[in-house]
Amino acid sequence: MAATSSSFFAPPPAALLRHGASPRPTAAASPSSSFRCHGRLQRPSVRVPRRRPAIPAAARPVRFCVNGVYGWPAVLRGWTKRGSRKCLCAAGAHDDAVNQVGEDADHDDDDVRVSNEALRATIRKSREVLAMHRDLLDQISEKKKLISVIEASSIHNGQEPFSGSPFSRSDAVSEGEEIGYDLQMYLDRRSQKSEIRSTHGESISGQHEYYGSLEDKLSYTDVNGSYSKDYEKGHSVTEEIDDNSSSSAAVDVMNIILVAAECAPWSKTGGLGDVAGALPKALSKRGHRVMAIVPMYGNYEEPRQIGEPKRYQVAGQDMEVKYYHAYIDGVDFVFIDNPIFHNVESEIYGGDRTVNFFLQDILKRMILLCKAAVEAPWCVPCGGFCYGDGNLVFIANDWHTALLPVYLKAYYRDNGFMIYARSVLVIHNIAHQGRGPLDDFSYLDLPSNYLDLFKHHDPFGGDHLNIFAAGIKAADRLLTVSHGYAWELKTPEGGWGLHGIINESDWKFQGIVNGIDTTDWNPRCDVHLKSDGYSNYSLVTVETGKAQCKAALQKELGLPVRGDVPVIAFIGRLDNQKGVDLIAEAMPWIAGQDVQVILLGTGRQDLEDTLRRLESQHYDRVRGWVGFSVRLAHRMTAGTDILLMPSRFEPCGLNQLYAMMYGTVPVVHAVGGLRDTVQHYNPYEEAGLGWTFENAEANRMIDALGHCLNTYRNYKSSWEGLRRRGMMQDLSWDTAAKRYEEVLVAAKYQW
Ligand SMILES: Nc1ncnc2c1ncn2[C@@H]1O[C@H](COP(=O)(O)OP(=O)(O)O[C@H]2O[C@H](CO)[C@@H](O)[C@H](O)[C@H]2O)[C@@H](O)[C@H]1O
Repeated sequence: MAATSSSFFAPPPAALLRHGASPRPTAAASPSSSFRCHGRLQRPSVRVPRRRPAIPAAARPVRFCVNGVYGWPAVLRGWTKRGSRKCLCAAGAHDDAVNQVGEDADHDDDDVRVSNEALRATIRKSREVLAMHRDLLDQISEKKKLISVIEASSIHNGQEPFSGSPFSRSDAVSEGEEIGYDLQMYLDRRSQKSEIRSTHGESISGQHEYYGSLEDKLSYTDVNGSYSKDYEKGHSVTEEIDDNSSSSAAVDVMNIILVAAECAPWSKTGGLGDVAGALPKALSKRGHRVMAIVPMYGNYEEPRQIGEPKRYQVAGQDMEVKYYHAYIDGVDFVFIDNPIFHNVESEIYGGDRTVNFFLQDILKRMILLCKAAVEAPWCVPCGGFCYGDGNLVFIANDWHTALLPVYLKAYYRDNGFMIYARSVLVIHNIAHQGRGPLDDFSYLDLPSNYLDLFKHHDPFGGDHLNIFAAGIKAADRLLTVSHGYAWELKTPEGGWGLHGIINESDWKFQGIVNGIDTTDWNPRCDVHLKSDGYSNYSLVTVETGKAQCKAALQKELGLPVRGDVPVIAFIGRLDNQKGVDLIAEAMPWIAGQDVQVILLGTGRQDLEDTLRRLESQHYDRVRGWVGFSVRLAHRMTAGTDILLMPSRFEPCGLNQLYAMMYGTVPVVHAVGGLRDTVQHYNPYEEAGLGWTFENAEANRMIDALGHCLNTYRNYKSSWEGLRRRGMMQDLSWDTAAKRYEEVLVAAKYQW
């Protein structure tokens, strides 16, 4: 496949400013997301909660709701202020009263007294009616849950909801047993009111171990007086929402299931693992019930088996899946266990590509993952009962899980099931698409009319089967991990053959810049900086803290321990994307500077050899560490001064975000998410976060790095400013999670 690169953007003006300052591209030239919400029809049975204009708390009368329609008690018309006890007359009576002012004050007083009593009686009555409504809705909600459980149980006992369904079969559990199991858990759950946990996981009261469900979260919120909702019906019973609340979760709490092929800290080959580990926690913090599903590649300590084993057909083979579960930081982490996943942790996306690439290895794994995931809401009773399909949105990631939106549609929605469940597909890297021969379609267990969804033709592969293409078409919403990359994906250079389909999907497509896990990646508490001479540090202690980490890193890697020498880092997969070959090309120049260089990566054999060669050629100043070491990645991020990212394309990039969080200054190719997140340094205004270069070429990189080194050596206060600005940014997932939530809500109300 051809590399995408430099050609996205026009070259910078010839004259670089002092320290390499170059103006940012104009807004017109900048890539932009062009998300449009095309006035899709709203789900008929669900009422979109609307925020009413702010009314001072003291002036808010109680409103009631019947069948989703709000109303004010008639007697309250003319009511202006709850505490003032005046203006209680009906409109006509009020006019009369005005005419008689001064004539009969005593009479007025009597009227007010009578009206006050009438009002109090009405309020009492309204409260009783309200309580009855809430009781009734509780009962309805409970009945619906029971029905869901019974339906799920019958599905999983082989009573397939439609003929020809490739659903799983429950493993040797009788219908009665399974219903009894789930029901019992659910009823136990209902009676154990003492085990409510807040959305942040802390125990509110009681001694039981498992966490609260969506319903409990709501009850908890209700106890605190903010609002009460009937989620099953999708409309409010009472509503006293804080008008200043920034959380749309307050009005649109969802069941969210994120599915990915890797998830840190259990499995990670790159940035997807980081995202799958962190985004669910951020969504949970916003009040949603969140599950993250990932294969079980090894024997993990925390998860325990949950629910019953299920069997799925994969390419004609009957495979048993056991579900494992761990509740951590407010998230249900669910692991799919089958021997097919064991011992491939180091090559999650690998397989025998020579015989039949797809069938032999990775395709089988991903079919199984997606089949097991799409049924998880029915057969994984987290905390006592299953997620079900109420307010359910799946988030699939990259081609590996792009089958999920297709299975959701083909197995369920086409047959009238899970019709309100939605799927969002996130593109982390379009360069990998799940391409194979058209014949492999037979292994996907899909109706023949679905073949067209997978058929794709492009100059790279001719006619072929393309799993990413099918997922993009089937998903309700499409996301990618930065605005820049969203723009690039629509170009022939950046879309890697799928730009046509992405352009067609433009109405549902949007970019959201990744956040970072600020617990894991935080110099103040980073666990990898607590030993071997390293040190935690903050914005206040960055000077001394970083100096200490730099010395510890130089010592650990056997480099001369020198505080004055700038240390340059590269961390990444060794492939064409990351541009490590450009560093190799520039090495004669780099090695001629008084610098140290540390390269960490694993991947293509020839590039691993390059790292070893660079180290042996420049042993006094270069280290090439071949392998995957999370600890070293953290220590390098803390102990180096400059991070080099000459990526040819970079959908978002996390290392530059980590670097800025640790006061390490990034020098990056201005592409995709790097362009979005690293603002070029402007010495005249002392603004910006690092250096960018416009073409993925060694010379351009040398120019930018030269300006960066010059600033490091000769403009100390500018350097400190760069560091400080980087560290002061809010790079957490909080903002991104809010954006995700908006997309999920849009998907939910899209019909
Ligand atoms: N040898 C090694 N040892 C230890 N750690 C290593 C390592 N090599 C890489 N890493 C770590 O892996 C992660 C890589 O993050 P990137 O954003 O560069 O991811 P990647 O290109 O894999 O992901 C894709 O998905 C992510 C997430 O959306 C996008 O940011 C990105 O642009 C896109 O290409 C970082 O946490 C990094 O520290």
